[in-house]
Amino acid sequence: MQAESICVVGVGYVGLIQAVGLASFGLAVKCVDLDAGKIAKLRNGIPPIFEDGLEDALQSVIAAKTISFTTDVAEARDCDLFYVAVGTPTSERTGNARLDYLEAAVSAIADVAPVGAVIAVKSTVPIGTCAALQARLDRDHADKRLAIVSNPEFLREGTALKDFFNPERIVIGSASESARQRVRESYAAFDQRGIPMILSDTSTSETIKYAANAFLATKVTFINEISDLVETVGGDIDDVARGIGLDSRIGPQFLRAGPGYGGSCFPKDTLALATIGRRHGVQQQIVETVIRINDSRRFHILKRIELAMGDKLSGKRVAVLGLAFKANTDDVRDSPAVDIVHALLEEGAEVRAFDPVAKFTVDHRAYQQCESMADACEGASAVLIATEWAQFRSFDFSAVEPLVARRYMFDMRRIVDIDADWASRWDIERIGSSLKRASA
Ligand SMILES: NC(=O)c1ccc[n+]([C@@H]2O[C@H](COP(=O)([O-])OP(=O)(O)OC[C@H]3O[C@@H](n4cnc5c(N)ncnc54)[C@H](O)[C@@H]3O)[C@@H](O)[C@H]2O)c1
Ligand SMILES: O=c1ccn([C@@H]2O[C@H](COP(=O)(O)OP(=O)(O)O[C@H]3O[C@H](CO)[C@@H](O)[C@H](O)[C@H]3O)[C@@H](O)[C@H]2O)c(=O)[nH]1
Repeated sequence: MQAESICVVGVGYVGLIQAVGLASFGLAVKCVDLDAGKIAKLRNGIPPIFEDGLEDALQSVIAAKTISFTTDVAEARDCDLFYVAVGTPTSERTGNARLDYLEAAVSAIADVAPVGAVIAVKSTVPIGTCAALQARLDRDHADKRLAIVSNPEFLREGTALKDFFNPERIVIGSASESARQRVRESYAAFDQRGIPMILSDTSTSETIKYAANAFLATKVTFINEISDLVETVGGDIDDVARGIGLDSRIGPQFLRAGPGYGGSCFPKDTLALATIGRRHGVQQQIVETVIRINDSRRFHILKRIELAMGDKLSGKRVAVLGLAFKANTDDVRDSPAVDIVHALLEEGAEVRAFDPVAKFTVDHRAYQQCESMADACEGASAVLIATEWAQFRSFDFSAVEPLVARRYMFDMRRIVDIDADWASRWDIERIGSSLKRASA
């Protein structure tokens, strides 16, 4: 057995970054995924996801022969450390995170893993999951003495590689000291740089992950509520955010007002935390309120658009710029932009959308994803900016003035330059500001 051989099971957004990152430290990494299409692409050096710098990083670890790809976990039987990064999506029935992919992956690993192997869970899982997995392994594979470790992931999509190489902390939870040390050893490059390592039990580690996401979601929701207040009482939400964020006890991050948080993590993880709290009879009232406020935010935005467009969206053409849940990713999971597209279609609007990277299809005759901003703006009575892509920030909208039916824009991300020359000819609505009418 090669002691340094590591396997990553599930190479989506988290697993692939973990695998490429560890391989770039010179560790031998085997990647396993059930999706044969994904594995075929990866073998050819093509990342199945859009992530800054990933293609180059992937190709260099392939060239260095420190990474390999397979659909068969049995090919990893010589590995002594398995990272599991399969999905844990929301259960429609309970609101909690689904564990069927994780349980299947851990069973498959346990069947092939050598004696004494360590299985580190990177997936975000309800508190108590790792302890339950350990109990199951102790019962079903007692002779193998396998150890479960909770090693939550904190990367953000769009900056995932950068986050991997510059973690602010690494959390390693386990009942087994030697298992914790095996995981820590794989992060030796970070240990040497003095990155804080939090060594704990599995419940603490699992709770850290949920508490971190819930806290950040709360921060975003807080600034969004203050932004609603500013819209009514006057003022500038960006200056308010700056004014509070300069207080080091508050900090400047996650204070950008917008259409509400989305993505594959915050909505799912806040809901799971609230469900876990209720299940244990310890209601997480702050988180529950945050979820409720965030859910209703999409309606609040739609109402403002309706009001500005004369209360009727039916038959009107709307350009939606941005589909991804945030800039620099192709991920549309729980994207506010996608929810707004659905809501507009339900109201009878015709939607022409554009995103530089993300693809979103909906089988509706009134929806079309366009190849350019100009194409999306053709005949539009409203231009909505739903994702903060840099190219929308710098775009000179005078180029689409001859194309649109009305020069009305709703900037949900507060990125356009309202002092630009073209902006003086548009009615511009922004989150956190009252309507700015065209001066001409
Ligand atoms: N996406 C993020 O930014 C992020 C960040 C931190 C934590 N997380 C958590 O990490 C986990 C993974 O998230 P993701 O976004 O990478 O998911 P993903 O859907 O992009 O990737 C999951 C991968 O696992 C594969 N898979 C499923 N079952 C498998 C099995 N039995 N064997 C092998 N492969 C299998 C799927 O084919 C898929 O490629 C989730 O729990 C999520 O909450 C995600
Ligand atoms: O000031 C802000 C910051 C974020 N958001 C929104 O909040 C959501 C989440 O953004 P972000 O955290 O940047 O994206 P994710 O890639 O989902 O990353 C979060 O979720 C991951 C999965 O758990 C964690 O690993 C990361 O630490 C955590 O930041 C998105 O809809 C953003 O548009 C705002 O509206 N305003």
